[in-house]
Amino acid sequence: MLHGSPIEQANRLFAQKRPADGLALLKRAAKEGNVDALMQLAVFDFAGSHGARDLPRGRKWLRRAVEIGHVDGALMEVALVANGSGQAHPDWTGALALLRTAAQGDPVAAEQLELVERMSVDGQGRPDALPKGEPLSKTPHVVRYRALFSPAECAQVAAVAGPMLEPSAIVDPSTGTLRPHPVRTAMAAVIGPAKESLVIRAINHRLAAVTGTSTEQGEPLSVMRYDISQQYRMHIDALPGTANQRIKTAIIYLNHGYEGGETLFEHGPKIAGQQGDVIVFDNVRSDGSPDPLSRHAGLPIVRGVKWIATRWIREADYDPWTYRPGT
Ligand SMILES: O=C(O)CCC(=O)C(=O)O
Ligand SMILES: [Fe+2]
Repeated sequence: MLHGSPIEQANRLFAQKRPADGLALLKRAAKEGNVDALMQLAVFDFAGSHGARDLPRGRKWLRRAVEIGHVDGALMEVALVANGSGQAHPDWTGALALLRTAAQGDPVAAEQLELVERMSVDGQGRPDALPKGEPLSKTPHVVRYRALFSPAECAQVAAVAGPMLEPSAIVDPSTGTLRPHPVRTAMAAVIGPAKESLVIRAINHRLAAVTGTSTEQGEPLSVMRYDISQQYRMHIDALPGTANQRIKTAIIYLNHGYEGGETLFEHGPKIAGQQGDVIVFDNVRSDGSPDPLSRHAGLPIVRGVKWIATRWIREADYDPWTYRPGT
């Protein structure tokens, strides 16, 4: 006897190690227009669960879910059209048209649209103009851009990440499992490609512009929330033994008003960011090797809460769908 929703029935089959039966059940439900089954199949294809990752096929499931009226699916589709996941190229204009449609019935979409319409961007969502950076230090090379983001943009980043925050963790290379991050005691969330709303996309473009890199070089935007006494101990952002090194870091200060929590460079400045400020620094020397001079920390919070968003930028294009923390 089968009971429960198609999702529940399929989950039981997956738990019984019968993935083919689970997928077949979801596909039958999807054919009958079950929107949850359509979304589940889309997410499996995007994540590569129960089979190889298949972005174009995921997009087809998602399209049907959106046609039937799935509100969160519509926002996901906007993100994927904008960043080009499962299609030939990123398509800002097409994504904007979808967002306008979604905004008619969904206040979340309407808020995103309003924020994007206030931005000064070109037909690809890239900034029309850039402010001048203020050098804070030469070695290590640290530059500040004051108020690069508006309070509303900062609030949007925190709002997207908020529900996804989890205690910081890294993948233990010896076991492949997640364990607590040894140097970072904060809550963290990654805004992956399926959550890269037009607001986030435009923010990522702006960070690419100020760092002189292409948007494709960035890891997904990573948001951190530090509560009292939480910190990020002295570290370098460059990774040991990676082929595609983190050459630069951009940090957005999403709020201010807390005590402590400055960003301290061991051999450089101590920065108390104001909301919307960005700092950009290099993590490698001119020969591409990790630069010990780039060592820095997020000092412990003494009072209040600190929110930042970090974009670690690679030497070459980085596939956001393959992101795993700490790798
Ligand atoms: O919290 C800070 O100020 C520093 C954050 C940091 O080091 C990083 O995100 O890589
Ligand atoms: Fe760092």
